[in-house]
Amino acid sequence: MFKLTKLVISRQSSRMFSSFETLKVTTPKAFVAHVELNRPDRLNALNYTLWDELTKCFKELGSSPDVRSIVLTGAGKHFTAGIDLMDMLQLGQKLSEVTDVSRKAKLFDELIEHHQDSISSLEKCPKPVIAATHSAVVGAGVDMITAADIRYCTADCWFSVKEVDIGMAADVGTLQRLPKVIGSQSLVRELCFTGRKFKSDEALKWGLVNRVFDTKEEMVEEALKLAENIASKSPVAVQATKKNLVYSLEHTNQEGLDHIREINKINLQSEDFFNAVIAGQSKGEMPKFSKL
Ligand SMILES: CCC/C=C/C=C/C(=O)SCCNC(=O)CCNC(=O)[C@H](O)C(C)(C)COP(=O)(O)OP(=O)(O)OC[C@H]1O[C@@H](n2cnc3c(N)ncnc32)[C@H](O)[C@@H]1OP(=O)(O)O
Repeated sequence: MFKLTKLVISRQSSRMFSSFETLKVTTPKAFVAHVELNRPDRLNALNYTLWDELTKCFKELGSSPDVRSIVLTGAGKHFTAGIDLMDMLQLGQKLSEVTDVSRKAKLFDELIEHHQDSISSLEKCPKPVIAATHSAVVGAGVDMITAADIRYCTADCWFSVKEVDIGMAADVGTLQRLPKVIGSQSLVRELCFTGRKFKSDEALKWGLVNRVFDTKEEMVEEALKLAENIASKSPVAVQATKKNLVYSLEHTNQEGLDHIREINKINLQSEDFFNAVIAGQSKGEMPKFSKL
């Protein structure tokens, strides 16, 4: 009873999140945040502000005790048309004012790192991120969803690793993460060398997404249900699970085992472990876990 009262009070008094120009952040369910790419008139193309706000947003949600899982969608006709090509043209103009190659390279280095950090903020966020995409997922959109934990899409969704068609190698995560998501180097290389469009049925077959829905409404509803389910679990357990899964992608099995041992020698002393074991044993209700 005490815990329930505490939960209600803290939900009522929970602070609002920052407001963003290119993202809409809401909390449709307890401990669940919904982040919407919100430049529908530009097909959610990633301009400098959106790259920047994505980092800030996932950092903020990552540290908020009021958020335990996040659903990411796009407003309007498409999930995203990739990098904002108008932004790129403006950048070209700015660069033409700098003549020296090393100074130009420094500007590019900073820009690429800024954009890489933006995409990586989804992976670095300790809370699970569910990307739910519809219609076009182009270029940077593929980079973005491969940094998410779980991917759903609509039947009308299509994807393209489009960078090659604008004369560049993808540089914000697809080349690193897509092979780990879909497993086949041959397939990844085909997609990245050609930029060919592939549809939801192929994405499902290859494991890029694990569920396909007839409508966006149905997909968002199911993504929110999944997020709510995750949010009902111990945040200590869920966040440690994500941390170790991400770590284990780039380490040997032994290193991964060492890593989770270090985490769990602390977390197994947490009240969450004790409360969940007691509830499981007594076949009672799942405990309400306190904020983390
Ligand atoms: C350091 C760099 C790191 C990151 C690199 C990332 C690279 C990439 O993302 S590569 C991919 C870049 N994107 C594209 O090449 C996609 C271009 N767009 C399209 O192919 C189509 O627009 C699309 C298939 C996505 C949608 O087609 P649809 O028929 O539904 O819409 P359109 O009539 O084509 O477009 C409507 C208006 O939106 C503008 N627009 C489309 N894409 C972009 C974009 N990426 N950036 C800026 N603006 C975009 C388009 O020009 C139309 O504008 P308007 O004519 O003013 O209505």
